Amino acid sequence: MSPLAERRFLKMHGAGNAIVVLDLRGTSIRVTPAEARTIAADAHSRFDQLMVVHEPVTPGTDAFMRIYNTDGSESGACGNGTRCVGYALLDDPAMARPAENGSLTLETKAGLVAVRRVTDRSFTVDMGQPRLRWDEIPLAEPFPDTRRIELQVGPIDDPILHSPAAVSMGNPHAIFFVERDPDTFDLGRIGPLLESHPIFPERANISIAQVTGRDTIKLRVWERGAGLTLACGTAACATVVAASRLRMIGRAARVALPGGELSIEWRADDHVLMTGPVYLEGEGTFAADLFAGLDG
Ligand SMILES: N[C@H](CCC[C@H](N)C(=O)O)C(=O)O
Repeated sequence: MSPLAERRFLKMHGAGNAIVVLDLRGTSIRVTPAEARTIAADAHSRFDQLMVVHEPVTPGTDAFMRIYNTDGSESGACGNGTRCVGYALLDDPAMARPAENGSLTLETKAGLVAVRRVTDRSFTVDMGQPRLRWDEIPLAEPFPDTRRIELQVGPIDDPILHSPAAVSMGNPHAIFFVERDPDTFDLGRIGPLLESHPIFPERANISIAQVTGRDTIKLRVWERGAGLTLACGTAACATVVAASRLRMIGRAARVALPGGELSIEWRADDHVLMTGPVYLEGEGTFAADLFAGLDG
C-alpha cells in the first residue's frame, strides 16, 4: 500500500489556482509523479499544483517544498501555492509550528522564498529575483535580449502572436503582450503547442497579457504541466518584470486573472513581491485504495 494512503491533505486555492497541501515532514516519503497524477485525477483532491512540505534542508529555513503539476512534473516555483503553504504552516492546527513574527522562509529546488501574512487571508511572498539570461530561463538558443525572443504563432506574414518575453521565476515563462483582450485568443489551442516548443528545453508556462494601464495588466495563462488555470502567481510575477523591462509599466502592477487579482512589485533590490489571497476549501484524507493501481 502507498505510504500516502489515508494521509491528510488541505484543499485550497489562491486566486482560483487549485492547490493541495500535503505535510510529509517527519517522514522520508517522496511523492512519485504517478502518485501526484493519481491525486490530481481524484475529484476530492484535484489540483493544479500539489505542494508537498518536507523537513527543512538548508539551515535557517522552515521547510523544503516539492511542487507537482497535474501531469506529475515538478516545478521550481509556485506563487499561489506558496501563499497556501504559508497559511497552512501558520494557521492549520495540525501543520502550524511556532514561526518568527508570522513569516516563514521556504526552500524549493529553485531557491528560497519568504512568505508572510498580511491579513487573515492575504499573504505576501518574496519570490526572489527573476532570472533573465537565455540559459537561465532556459531557452535552447543564445538570445542576447530576452525582452523579446523570436517565436511566433500563425502565418509568417500575419502571426497571431509573436515576439514573447522570456522570464524565469524559478520556472520558465513566455509572455506575449497583445493590444486586444487576451480572452479573444484561443489559449486552450495555442498553449499546448507552445508549452512543448523546442525553444523551451524544460517546456514553459505560456501567458497572454494586455497592459490596460500604467499599473494594471489583464493576464491569461496556459500552465506547463497543468493547462489553463484561473490564476498563476509566477506568471503574474514574470509578466510584471517583462512589462517593466519593456517600459510598458513602472515596477508594480495589479494583475487581473480569471480567478482574482494579484499585486506584484519588482522591488529596487531586484526581488519580486507577490501579494494575494488564500482560500481554504477543506481537508481530506487519501482513500486507502486510491493508489492501489500503481505499480511499485
Ligand atoms: N500556478 C503556479 C505556477 C506553477 C508553475 C508550473 N505550471 C510550472 O512552472 O511547471 C503559480 O501560482 O505560480
